[in-house]
Amino acid sequence: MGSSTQLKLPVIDLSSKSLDLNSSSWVTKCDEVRHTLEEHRCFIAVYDGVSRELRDAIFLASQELFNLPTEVKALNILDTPYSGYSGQQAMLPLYESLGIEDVTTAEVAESFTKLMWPSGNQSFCESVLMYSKAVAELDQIVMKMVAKSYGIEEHYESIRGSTIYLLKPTKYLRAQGNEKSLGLLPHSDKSMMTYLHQNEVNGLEIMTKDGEWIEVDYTPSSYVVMAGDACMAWTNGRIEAPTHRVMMTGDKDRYVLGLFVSIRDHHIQVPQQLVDEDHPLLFHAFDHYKFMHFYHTDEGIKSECPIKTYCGI
Ligand SMILES: O=C(O)CCC(=O)C(=O)O
Ligand SMILES: [Fe+2]
Repeated sequence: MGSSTQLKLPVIDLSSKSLDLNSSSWVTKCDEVRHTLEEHRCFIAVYDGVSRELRDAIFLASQELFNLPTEVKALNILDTPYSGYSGQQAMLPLYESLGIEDVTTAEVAESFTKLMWPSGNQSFCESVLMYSKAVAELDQIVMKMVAKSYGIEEHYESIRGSTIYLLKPTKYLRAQGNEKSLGLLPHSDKSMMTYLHQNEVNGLEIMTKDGEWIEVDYTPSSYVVMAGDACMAWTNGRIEAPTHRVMMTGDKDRYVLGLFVSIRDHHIQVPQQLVDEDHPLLFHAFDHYKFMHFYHTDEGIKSECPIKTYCGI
């Protein structure tokens, strides 16, 4: 199972000029998003909701954040597993991340900023809030398109109000030497959806259904859209979450902004439209946060497919 540079992820243009809800091509585009997710479990979205200035500002903010002393970054403690501060682990020496949960809420962005910079950092706070809101809009576009294609718009509307966005700025130190070095272990995300954006440094690898690793290369105006385990349960197994990892090469540090989507205070249930004779119900309704906590237990960590173990039928 070697890496393959031949394979590429599909690219879908979701920039404003290509999205006209009233045009006849809208339905075709919705189907394209859904079928691409079913087939590839992820894709690269071209999206113009984040300006060049905002992009520069958020990566600058990210660098400032990681330049803070470790003891300051470690103050970021979250109840959600794998979300607070992670760094300097013997197994993953290149990896460091901090999670900001419910980041599209101004008070949250402000209190996180205050925790990191007690004397204030207005530009950090504004960049984080603006960036997260802009990518949350991309999520709502993608989810609406998936829901439209499945004919489950009302069902999506019922969970949309319970959507929580977690922004996870992540840094990978450059690899030492010419060998590929592990940045992040293979895993699937526990989210509903994940949206990744990177500085110019590649490193993400996604496994295809055939077990090949794709080295993902994407431009500054694009985002990796990837399904998480919760999406697999919500869609009754139609859209699966891909295994992915990070391998570092080259002489530059890598900065990534991951926006992870989860559903709070609302049980995720398979829409009845996605259950029929050919597609028997595969998952019980479940609480997304309880599932994320389950993943953190011995049983969850050992499970080959935690979402099936947790709420599979
Ligand atoms: O660094 C990346 O591109 C992916 C990060 C990732 O998979 C994660 O944080 O779950
Ligand atoms: Fe991931």
